[in-house]
Amino acid sequence: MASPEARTPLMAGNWKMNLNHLEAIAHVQKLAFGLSDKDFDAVEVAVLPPFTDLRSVQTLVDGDKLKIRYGAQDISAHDDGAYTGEVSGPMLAKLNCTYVVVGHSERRQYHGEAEESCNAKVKAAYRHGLTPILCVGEPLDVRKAGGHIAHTLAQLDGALKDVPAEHVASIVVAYEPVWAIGTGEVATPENAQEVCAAIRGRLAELYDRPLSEGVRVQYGGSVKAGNVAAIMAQPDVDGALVGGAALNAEEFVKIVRFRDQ
Ligand SMILES: O=C(CO)COP(=O)(O)O
Repeated sequence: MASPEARTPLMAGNWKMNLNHLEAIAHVQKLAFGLSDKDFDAVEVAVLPPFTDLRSVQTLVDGDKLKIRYGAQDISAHDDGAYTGEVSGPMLAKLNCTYVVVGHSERRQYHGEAEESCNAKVKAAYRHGLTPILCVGEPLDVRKAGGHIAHTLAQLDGALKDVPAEHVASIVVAYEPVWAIGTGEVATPENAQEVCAAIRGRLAELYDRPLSEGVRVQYGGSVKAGNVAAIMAQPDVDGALVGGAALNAEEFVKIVRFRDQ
């Protein structure tokens, strides 16, 4: 059975709608300059830029043989066709993306994405060899009413409906409580651990324990260099999905080096 030590931490920077393709190149160059082989041995590092940056990031990563991985912030549920404005799995796969975010709370909030759409997007990602970073997490009113675990697990169940174990074995689940996103209000390490452990427990119920022990569960929501170490010290937290703090290369390097903070 995979132990927590066997799960390589994943530090992923979700840039949201920030940094154009020229800024993206400068930013990834700074990350590459700031990080060493030792960092990449200990931690997997990924950036999740806007779609328009991906080709530039790919060219830089390939050309300089960087160990930084990259991915997209969304994926169409469809593989091609008349879906104006969408970007397909085959397009992302062609750009050698490793990851794709599915079900970020901002997509749920502003684009009405719910379980069915997240489920279709998870399946679309796997059809094309992309690893979903599936985001789940409760809004403030649900947390205040004590329903955070039920809410988060229902999102997990919905997104994984009919997704086979061979796929889910590689998924990344990001617990991102909505009240902690971009608010500066970080969940306590205990809050993060409680829900990340519940997610792992549900994966064991839906699939099996060895699978659940191998899946990486990230925490996201106001992560910065100053709070990342305490969150990463929790046994069921295997990385962070970082928004605002990932836009500053020096800060993100420090987050990757959470063991030194
Ligand atoms: O939404 C997030 C990452 O996906 C978190 O954003 P912040 O780190 O800015 O709170």
